[in-house]
Amino acid sequence: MGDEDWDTEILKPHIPSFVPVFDKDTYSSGANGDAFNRASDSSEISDVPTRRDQFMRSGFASGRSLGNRDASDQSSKRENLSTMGGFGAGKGFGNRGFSSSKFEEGDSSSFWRESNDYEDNQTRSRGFARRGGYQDGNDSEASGSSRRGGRGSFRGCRGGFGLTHNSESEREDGPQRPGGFFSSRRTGLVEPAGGYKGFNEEVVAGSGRNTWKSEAEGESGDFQGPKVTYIPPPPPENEEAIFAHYQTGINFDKYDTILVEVSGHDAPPAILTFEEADLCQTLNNNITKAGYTKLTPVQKYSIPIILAGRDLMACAQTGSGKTAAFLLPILAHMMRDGITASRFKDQQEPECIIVAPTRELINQIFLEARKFSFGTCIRPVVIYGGTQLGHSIRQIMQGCNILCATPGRLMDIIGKEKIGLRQIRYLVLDEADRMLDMGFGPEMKKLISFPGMPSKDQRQTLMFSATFPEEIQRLAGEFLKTDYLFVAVGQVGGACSDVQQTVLQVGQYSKREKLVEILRNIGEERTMVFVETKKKADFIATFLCQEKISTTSIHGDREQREREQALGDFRCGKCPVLVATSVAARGLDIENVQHVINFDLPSTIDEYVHRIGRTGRCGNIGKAISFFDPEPDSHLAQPLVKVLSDAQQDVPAWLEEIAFSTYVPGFSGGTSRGNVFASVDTRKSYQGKSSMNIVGFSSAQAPNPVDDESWD
Ligand SMILES: Nc1ncnc2c1ncn2[C@@H]1O[C@H](COP(=O)(O)OP(=O)(O)OP(=O)(O)O)[C@@H](O)[C@H]1O
Repeated sequence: MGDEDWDTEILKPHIPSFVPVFDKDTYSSGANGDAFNRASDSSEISDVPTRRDQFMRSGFASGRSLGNRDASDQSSKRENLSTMGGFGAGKGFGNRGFSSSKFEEGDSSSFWRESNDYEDNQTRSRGFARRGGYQDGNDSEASGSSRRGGRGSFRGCRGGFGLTHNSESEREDGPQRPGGFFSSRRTGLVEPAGGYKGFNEEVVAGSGRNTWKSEAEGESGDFQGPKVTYIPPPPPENEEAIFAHYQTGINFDKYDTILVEVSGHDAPPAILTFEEADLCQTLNNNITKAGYTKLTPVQKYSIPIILAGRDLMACAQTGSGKTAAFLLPILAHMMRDGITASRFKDQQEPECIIVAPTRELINQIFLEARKFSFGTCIRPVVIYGGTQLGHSIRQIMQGCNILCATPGRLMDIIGKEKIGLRQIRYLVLDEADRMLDMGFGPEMKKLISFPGMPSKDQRQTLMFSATFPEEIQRLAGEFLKTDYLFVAVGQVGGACSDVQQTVLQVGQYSKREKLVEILRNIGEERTMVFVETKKKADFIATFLCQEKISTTSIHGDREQREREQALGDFRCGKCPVLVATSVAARGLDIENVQHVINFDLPSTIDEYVHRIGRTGRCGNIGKAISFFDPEPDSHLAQPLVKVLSDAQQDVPAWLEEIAFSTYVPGFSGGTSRGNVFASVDTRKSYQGKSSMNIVGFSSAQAPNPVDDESWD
């Protein structure tokens, strides 16, 4: 972001949040670097929202020094990396470290405050309701509707699914909203100076922002929030950029040995090659240009199922090609049906809607759709929150066959009658468990019951994810035809076996020291660091910059433009470290992410699986290190042991001990994960295994489903 942009930002009174901007100049050597290199003082850190300009000048250390590291230093660090599994439990690092720095003092208090504040509690409260403070406010509803606690009472007005997902603090596609409302929700807690946007972002939902009017209101000015003016840059037009891809890894062929289970009635046989799919020539050309020569297991099974017109719920490990698994057959159908080029119209009627929970993910799906539809007259369009509504509308009006959208923006556009639903033939929910949970479920229900939307018998509904908790599978039934097929590649909800997982016991106050130690060993390799709150993401990013580690951050409080810039800087390697909240946990496919560090563990094991899945993609090898703090994380010990052992990873003895001591009746160490996550198509549990068609086999085989029994 340039200086002028900053001026604009600073002048905008409606942006109360502290948003660190790790701008080009910040990291380049030269005069700017000096300006940004001044030591920060703790007051600046805690008072950032009102002193943003000062803050910008304070702690964002120049990447210059990183660049200055000598090569031998770097290579020795890389060597050390191989011993990373041997990092101790952090005990040797004692207390808070870095105590000589004023920044540290600010940090400590900030951490303390944060661990007790609203956002932290609500994110942690998802399902386990461990931390005190805010939890009371949720108890009533939490007990009523779901194991996922948190935030309930406030959401009562939303009906339907009741409670809201923990990381609604990271919910997407809402308008950018002003701060200041609802601070009374922070029961008895002192709000940090100036507040910050994300806190209010969620609470506004209770005032109706989750209706499909919300963004429209934001745009029209009826809503008290700022007008969103950001127009994302157009996607690249040249063929080379459209088909740019990274190489599959050495373990790509190992996918063939993964067991696949298909359940449901009359599943079509899997295919073994792209040729067997019998796609049209243009699609085949695009597949070749994309560098795909071999199908992944989820593609082998899903493509024929979708081509056969069946509804599908597919669960396959992260990074194993789920996107193409639904895009290719949908495009093939559209080509077969002779979709005509869409014309400029005030209201478009797309044939396909794809929804995903985050803006960056839906944009990525759009780029994939654009790649595979290259040279056809099928026009994919992407719309998502945080961008100018008028821009979304203009994109749609130019023609739209496949609409890729985040839920809030989608409902806004439908509410404005820019999209008609009558022609919808395909509805795809990517990260479907997230799309159906308490955060997005209500919007999805509104979508399927919106006037004009074809009933489930009239459309094909496809759901994909790496995790599918049982209760979400049950909710999904409302969206799917009763004879939908369920494809499970490997263990449903299991971690990608190409990720080497290490869990270290690290207490809260040792985490930063440990993080720096690890990052210094990693050197320049691309690393995502996950933290639990937006505020902490900023804080850790700032801290790392001060430690001369080129870092950027992504979370729901950052302007969309900043988020995209951050992702861009991370993708191209300019900032090899990306500090993120769970907003970046799902779906993002970034080349060469070699490490994921869970600075804070998420509140659920599913989220853990998605987070570590940002590395080890498409047969490449990745590493994940997680800091386990027994105080807040003990509820994760049991499922973590299960995930580690299922993925043939070393399970530390201390973790087993904690798991044992926090034993939860009902959790089985066997194939069933109890309430942790489903290992099977839940219809089996309810209908009885004997009434399902279940086909278990290795994906290397091309099976004929054994139609021995029916499940209905
Ligand atoms: N058959 C294939 N051959 C080569 N590369 C592939 C193939 N299928 C997918 N890929 C590539 O693998 C990467 C991961 O695919 P994708 O993002 O669809 O994974 P995913 O299963 O949706 O992951 P997540 O669960 O994290 O969302 C992408 O870069 C994609 O282009």
